[in-house]
Amino acid sequence: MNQTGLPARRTAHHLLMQITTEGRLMAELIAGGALAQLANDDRARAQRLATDALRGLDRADRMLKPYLKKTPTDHVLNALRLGVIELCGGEAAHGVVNAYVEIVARNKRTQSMKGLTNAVLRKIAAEGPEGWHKRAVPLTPGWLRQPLVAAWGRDAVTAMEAVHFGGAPLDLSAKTDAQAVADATGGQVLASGSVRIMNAGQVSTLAGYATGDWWVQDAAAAIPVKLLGDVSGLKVLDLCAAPGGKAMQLAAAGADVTAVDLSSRRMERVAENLARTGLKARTVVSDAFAFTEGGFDAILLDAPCSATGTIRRHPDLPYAKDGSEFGALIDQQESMIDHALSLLKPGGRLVFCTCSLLPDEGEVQIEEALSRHAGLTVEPPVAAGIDPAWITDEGGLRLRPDYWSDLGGMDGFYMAVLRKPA
Ligand SMILES: C[S@@+](CC[C@H](N)C(=O)[O-])C[C@H]1O[C@@H](n2cnc3c(N)ncnc32)[C@H](O)[C@@H]1O
Repeated sequence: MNQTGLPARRTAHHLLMQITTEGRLMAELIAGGALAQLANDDRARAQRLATDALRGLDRADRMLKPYLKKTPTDHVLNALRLGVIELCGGEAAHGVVNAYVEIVARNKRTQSMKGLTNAVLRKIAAEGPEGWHKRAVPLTPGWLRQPLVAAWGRDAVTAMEAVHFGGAPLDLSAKTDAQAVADATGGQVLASGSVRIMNAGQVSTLAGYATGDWWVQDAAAAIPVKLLGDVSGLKVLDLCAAPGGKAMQLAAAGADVTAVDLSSRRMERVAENLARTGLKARTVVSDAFAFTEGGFDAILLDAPCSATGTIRRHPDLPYAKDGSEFGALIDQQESMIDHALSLLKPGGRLVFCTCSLLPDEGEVQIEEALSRHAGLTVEPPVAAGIDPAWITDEGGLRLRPDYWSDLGGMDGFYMAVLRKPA
């Protein structure tokens, strides 16, 4: 690791700039090589810094406000935000202040702001972690907070924000024996059967990774497949399959799985995951709408969505997005439900799910599908660990980040089992 910390800090700053001003997602930036030039330790540090800054961004801005007469340019503001995160996280003031002053000074357009950066960060250092801890939990940006409050109420959104701020533990799905995986990894088996590890560290060093005894999958994300019950011997289509968490669950449960995904790059991940776990599925790179083979006993449609249920692990999302793409996703989900139903055999079941907190991508999709398709019914959601209070009026299952909050929460998800008339 570089002793000055400057390469990691500059990279964290660059990530923050691209996320907050260009609408890029962290995962996409990292996949595109944003961390590639760094040493291993610096990579982890840069990613951690940017992630912590995004989780605490609203609180960092509130700490900065009394020291700024007007909002500085994004380059300076993001340097100050990172400085606040580090100083309030207990890093030594001298190194932090110097590094962010340097980042501001290196840019021709902001070099005149280095004095202000220095002065503000010194004041933040004097206020210290006490000032940070006494401030309220960071609020979700307004464009998303507003529809969430409309859907779930202010108290629920406040509870979700507390869980978002806390980040996410690591959840695993076991290929066969969840208790054995928990014993080997120091995790605990949740009521739903997933294994949860607090403070897991590097995934690939956990026991059972190389032997493919488990795969990473949030506890909420593992429930849609469980709603299908015993799938052994059934012909099951996973219509949006990559990176393959649900396809592996289906294969491990003995289904004859066809996994379809539009993205060849993401489908490579499915192939790698299947190879590591020794599970089998037919993989097809195709647009779901161009896949027209029918006669499936069951179909899993984990449709592309806003991903607003995954903010615990992806705090960049509310800053990279503004909701403008969501209408197109909602229309696509509706068409995908209709297409999936056409590929089911009579009497077959479709599990529709999205990792979204927006009812338009969940409850409303099912209500509308029922009104479009005569004879279509919703099957009651049955699986271990489900609280009856999570079942919705139309018969689906609504999962929220603030459920199991004492254990670290869960992804926000919606799911429903539809049965096609026989
Ligand atoms: C929510 S992710 C699926 C996660 C996956 N089911 C799992 O459990 O690992 C949605 C997937 O839909 C794929 N996708 C997006 N548009 C698609 C389309 N028109 N046809 C097929 N797949 C599509 C994306 O490439 C992405 O991998």
